[in-house]
Amino acid sequence: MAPVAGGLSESVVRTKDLRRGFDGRAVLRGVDIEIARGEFIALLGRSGSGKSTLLRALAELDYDVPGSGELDVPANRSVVFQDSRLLPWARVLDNVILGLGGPNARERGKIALAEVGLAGREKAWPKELSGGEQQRVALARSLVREPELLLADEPFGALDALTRIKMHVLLQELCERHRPAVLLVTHDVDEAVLLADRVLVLDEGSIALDLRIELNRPRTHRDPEFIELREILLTSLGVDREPVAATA
Ligand SMILES: Nc1ncnc2c1ncn2[C@@H]1O[C@H](COP(=O)(O)OP(=O)(O)OP(=O)(O)O)[C@@H](O)[C@H]1O
Repeated sequence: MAPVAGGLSESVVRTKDLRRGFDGRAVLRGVDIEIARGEFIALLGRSGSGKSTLLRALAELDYDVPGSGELDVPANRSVVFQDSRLLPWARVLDNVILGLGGPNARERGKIALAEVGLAGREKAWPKELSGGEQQRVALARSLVREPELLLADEPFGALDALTRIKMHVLLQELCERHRPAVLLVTHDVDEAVLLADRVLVLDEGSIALDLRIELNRPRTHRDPEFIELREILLTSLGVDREPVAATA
């Protein structure tokens, strides 16, 4: 975390000893994280490790979940989920600008749609769009608000492999332009190494690994350093893979 003039911190997210549980069962058992302004964090962890629980805590969507700890998040944040959560009865542009005030809302919404490659689709209904296009609308709806923090819970999890690759490129472009801090929950180790400045692994209710990814961009899966980082993360996730035995 880089200090700025006056000794203030540049962190936009800070948690200390964050705890959450359901029905007396602890899920988050003391999570300490800091996310710097504009930093891209990927959050990995086994299924059921509490990734979504942590994301929902940062989104302050978990008012009904018992817990404790310190939580400091910006009010100006937005959330993208695995499904686009568009309102089916509202046209695409109206979905993007829903709740957005100001005289230029429609203009800003159109610009956001153009940024995600959907210029000209303003009047379409959500059901007329593919799954990938609907997620583009969800990204436009988030970024038109210029959030300080973008929380994304497996946003590409339901997309086919090719669409997912395109969305990775798009998300990187959008983040370079808008510079939100990002917390991306994903199951996909390659997605994490491809996109993130730092990868966190959640295990047993706390951050078990905090791995900085210092590869130059654009990143490629074929880079030996990429492969090395992937292996470190897979090991941390408990994926033990036997080396492929030589057959000759
Ligand atoms: N509303 C809830 N009520 C009761 N238990 C819950 C609730 N939400 C989550 N849990 C439990 O908390 C644990 C963590 O769930 P969470 O969805 O955060 O994990 P996750 O790491 O995001 O999982 P996945 O990768 O499978 O999506 C799980 O055991 C889950 O069953």
